[in-house]
Amino acid sequence: MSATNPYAPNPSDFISNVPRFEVIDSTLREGEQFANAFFTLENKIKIAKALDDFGVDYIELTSPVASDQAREEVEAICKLGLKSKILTHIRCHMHDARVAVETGVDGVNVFIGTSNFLRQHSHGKDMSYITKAAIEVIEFVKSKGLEVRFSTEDSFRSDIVDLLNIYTTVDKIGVNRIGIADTVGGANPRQVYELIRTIKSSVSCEIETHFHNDTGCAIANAYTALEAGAKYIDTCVLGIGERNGIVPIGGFMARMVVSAPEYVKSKYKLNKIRDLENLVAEIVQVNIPFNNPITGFCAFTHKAGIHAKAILANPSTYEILNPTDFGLTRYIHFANRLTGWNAIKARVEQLNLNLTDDQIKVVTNQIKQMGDVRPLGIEDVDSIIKAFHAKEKDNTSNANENENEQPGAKRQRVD
Ligand SMILES: CC(=O)SCCNC(=O)CCNC(=O)[C@H](O)C(C)(C)COP(=O)(O)OP(=O)(O)OC[C@H]1O[C@@H](n2cnc3c(N)ncnc32)[C@H](O)[C@@H]1OP(=O)(O)O
Ligand SMILES: O=C(O)CCC(=O)C(=O)O
Ligand SMILES: [Zn+2]
Repeated sequence: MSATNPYAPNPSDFISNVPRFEVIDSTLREGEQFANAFFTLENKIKIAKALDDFGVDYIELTSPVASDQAREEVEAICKLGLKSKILTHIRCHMHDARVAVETGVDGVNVFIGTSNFLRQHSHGKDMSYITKAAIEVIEFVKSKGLEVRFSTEDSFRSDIVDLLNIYTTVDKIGVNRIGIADTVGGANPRQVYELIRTIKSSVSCEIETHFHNDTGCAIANAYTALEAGAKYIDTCVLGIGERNGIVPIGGFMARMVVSAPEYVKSKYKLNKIRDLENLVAEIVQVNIPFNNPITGFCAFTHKAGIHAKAILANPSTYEILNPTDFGLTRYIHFANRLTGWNAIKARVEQLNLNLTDDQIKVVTNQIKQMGDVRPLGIEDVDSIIKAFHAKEKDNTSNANENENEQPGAKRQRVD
């Protein structure tokens, strides 16, 4: 944590887990709930290996009770011997727990809805039933020597007293983590901070969080959750999941590397993000969004002349992320009417041509005039520059010849 980094957590903020968070990637669970997802075992294995190589701490898999194939897939991924710990996600239900513990997973993520909506319209159980079922399932999973997490689905629409009662109960019986889920994606960072601070002060176990992105707050909520003392963040590659999904791992890494650069760069292979996203994008048949953090096609493209000048002098002037950290390169988009002479000068140098600054200013104006008329390509700019250069060269050699000619002799100039 650098004292000069304005985005680093405040060193006196002891509760913050920003410089020590862990990732529970759920591409192979929540991500399978994405509308386009159909994962074959072969593709699940490819994704699991890529996540492991990237360095995620945990990989969460679809419930083995979802189907026979789902169970076989959990068993097969457990046998890969990955460094990431393998979890499966089950209902708060003894049948699901019995199946889960036989699959070879390192841990089980148990969930049950606690909001009125879910209690009425999903499972129909009251808090005393939920408490009893939670204790039974947690004690059973623990008795098998596995990690267990207990989560309340739809936490932000649940009663705070119910939440504190159930979390303190499961904490006392030794749950490894509790989960707080913004199932409908309605929470905002301030609500997240307040709820997590309150719960954190009542339990001794770690806190995992799960943020949906319906209102565009998923990454911000995840970051705020860490500030409030949560430690584990659920992510998916490209943020895929039910509806418009959850925290995207790429965008989340962009957020975290700005605040905790040493930790993030030493723990996660950031240069693998593009391959990881491309792999999942191809499997679920989507394009990488143009404005995706890090990997969007223009994420490191600088266009306006004022920006281009400063970027050429020092990229940090207009970049908070360094593309080389992700194995990527920056690009200066000089073929447009917003360009300036500094950007064009850089292009002239790339083309190995010799023009004075005054000449570059003239040719820049020609490029801008053409940019007023139509969109430009690099070839357009290059041919304007080359024609200008040739003309200037011609003018110079004519001038030289004229100097050598006898006074009074006349020549016809051909442009
Ligand atoms: C917010 C989330 O993303 S939660 C994770 C969602 N994941 C999944 O749904 C995994 C895939 N799901 C499935 O394959 C199936 O839904 C199954 C196998 C889990 C259950 O299938 P079915 O028995 O046919 O039930 P169905 O899906 O229609 O309804 C869900 C059942 O689970 C019960 N249930 C829902 N949540 C929970 C919970 N957290 N704990 C215990 N029971 C629950 C409901 O009461 C309902 O049971 P009922 O209709 O028999 O009363
Ligand atoms: O298990 C959890 O914590 C989250 C479950 C889920 O996908 C959700 O609530 O959106
Ligand atoms: Zn979810």
